[in-house]
Amino acid sequence: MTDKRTNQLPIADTRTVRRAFFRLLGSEKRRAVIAVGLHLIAAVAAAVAPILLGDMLDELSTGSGTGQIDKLALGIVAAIVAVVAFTWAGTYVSYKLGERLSARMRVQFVERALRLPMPVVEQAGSGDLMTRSSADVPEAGVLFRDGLPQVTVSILKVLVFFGAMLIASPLLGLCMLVVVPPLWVGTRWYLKRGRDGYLAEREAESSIGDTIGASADGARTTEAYRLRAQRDAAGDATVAKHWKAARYTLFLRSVYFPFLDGAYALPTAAVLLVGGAFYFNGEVTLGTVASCAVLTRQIMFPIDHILMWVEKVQRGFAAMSRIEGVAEAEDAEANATTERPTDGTVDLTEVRYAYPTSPRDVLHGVTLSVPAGQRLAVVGPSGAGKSTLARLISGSDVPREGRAAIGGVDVAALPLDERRKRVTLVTQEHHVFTASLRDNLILAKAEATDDELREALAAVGADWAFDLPEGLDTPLGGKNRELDAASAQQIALARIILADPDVVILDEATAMLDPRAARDTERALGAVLEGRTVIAIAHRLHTAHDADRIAVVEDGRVAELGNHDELIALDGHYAALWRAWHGEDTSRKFAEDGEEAATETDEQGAFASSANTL
Ligand SMILES: Nc1ncnc2c1ncn2[C@@H]1O[C@H](COP(=O)(O)OP(=O)(O)OP(=O)(O)O)[C@@H](O)[C@H]1O
Repeated sequence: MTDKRTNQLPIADTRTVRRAFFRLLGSEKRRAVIAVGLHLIAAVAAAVAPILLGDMLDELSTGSGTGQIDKLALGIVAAIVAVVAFTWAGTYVSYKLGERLSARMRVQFVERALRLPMPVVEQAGSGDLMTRSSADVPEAGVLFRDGLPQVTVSILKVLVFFGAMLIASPLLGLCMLVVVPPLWVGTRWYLKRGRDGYLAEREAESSIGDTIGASADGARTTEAYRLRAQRDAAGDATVAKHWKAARYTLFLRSVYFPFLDGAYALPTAAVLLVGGAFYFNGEVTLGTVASCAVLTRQIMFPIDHILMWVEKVQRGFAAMSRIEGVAEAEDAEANATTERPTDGTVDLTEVRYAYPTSPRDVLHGVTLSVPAGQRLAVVGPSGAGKSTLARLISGSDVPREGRAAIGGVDVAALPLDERRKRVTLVTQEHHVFTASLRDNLILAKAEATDDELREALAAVGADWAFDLPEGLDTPLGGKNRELDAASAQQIALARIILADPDVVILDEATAMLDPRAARDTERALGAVLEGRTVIAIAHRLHTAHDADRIAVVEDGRVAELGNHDELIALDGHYAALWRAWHGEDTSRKFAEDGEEAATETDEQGAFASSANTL
């Protein structure tokens, strides 16, 4: 589920964010209480020093002996030592607390992001998720690591210092309140505008990420179709949007912070004025006025700290809204079914589907049943809806109408882990991660032993893996050892063996390989697919020939369904395609000789050229 207005991932509301914040804080209750306790002691000690200083002034003005002055001086030194010691201990505990909370939030975010349904990420654009993980997570991390300890300490100090002023002289203590109205008005003004301002800035950053990503991915197309000016314009538009949003938040800061500086001078001025008058009337001592004046200066540091943090805390909470929004997008998991598929039977019933970006249905009531263990080849012209069918059967997308089920259960309603166990979709894009061969394989089965990994590699004919210098520890991907397409494909197939799903969907899984490599891989596939239900979207017609049944999909409908011989006898689209590709005589020979006949032919080209006849 994406945000309808922005088409991005949802943004959690303030209440949800507050709840999430306190839930996270609650997970470290003991440390939080210890940190607050230590900082409280440090704040009390910090308030004691100016009070003792005032007492010392009074003692001096009354001409007391040095004994009393020495005691007060010793008290001040002890208070300062206590401030240093408890502040150090409190800071240590609270930073540790902040780090732990920040780490917990990161782990939670990664877990949620990995569970996001693919269509949700596709619709939102990967830039949105990237910005949330690369910008929002660190921003919220700052909130926990620095903001939370510093703001808590500052609040404690303000309360303790203000309490000390009230105890020293209630009237002078009340002078502190002159700072409240300007701070209240200024901060309200800032906060009211800040949340939306910072959210808009983040959204604009996401758009920049999306646009740059799209331009980089489509660089060749841009070159080929001379779309550079158009891509430049798209980039300029998103940068302009970000510039406008950043300027707005800069404007907010440039009004708010100078305003604060002016407000801070008010309490000290008030204490000196009122305190002076009271002193001359004999209502307060000089020491009390001095203590309160020092405290008004002292209290301004934590207040300033709090207000300085208002912006960062606000940014942190805005970032948390986006982080928690990922949990809302993932909500489908919460409603996952508890039913479990009985076997690998695939049933599509009256399935209709339209992509969210277009109102037009691309599947128009497809009904298809594949018994467990059977192999169905799906053929059809480009754009007929074959890949869309694959997405629905894998549960990556949900039909607009009708039902896509595995073993009698709606596949998209299964919890993600269960779905991954039951069905695997293999496309022509095989990603080799920058990690060891072992890490690349255990993605499919975290608890697999080295022997299991080797067996899986052997089963798919990945003999090269046994010659690697560091064996399963050999680093692959990135700047490490680069694998050719066929080897990458073998890793993908070995993952299927490890994941051991009931249903395997091959979406033109061998389309990017040259014909010989494709044949080798398809031979290896035999071991991989043994005993599973297989839906193979095929460009190469020998794949269709070998299947138990063939579905010809045309314009979002199943136009023909049967085995190779039945469809040839039907003399419809498939037969026409087969003749166009092979010729009558070869066809008969192929049927007799089995798979060997097609070895060297570029069947994909033949299919493409004949596709329109389907
Ligand atoms: N992400 C998408 N958003 C909008 N429309 C899409 C999307 N993906 C596919 N379509 C449209 O849906 C229709 C079916 O596409 P699909 O990819 O399922 O066909 P296909 O038979 O697999 O084609 P090909 O053999 O070229 O891969 C096409 O009209 C295509 O333009």
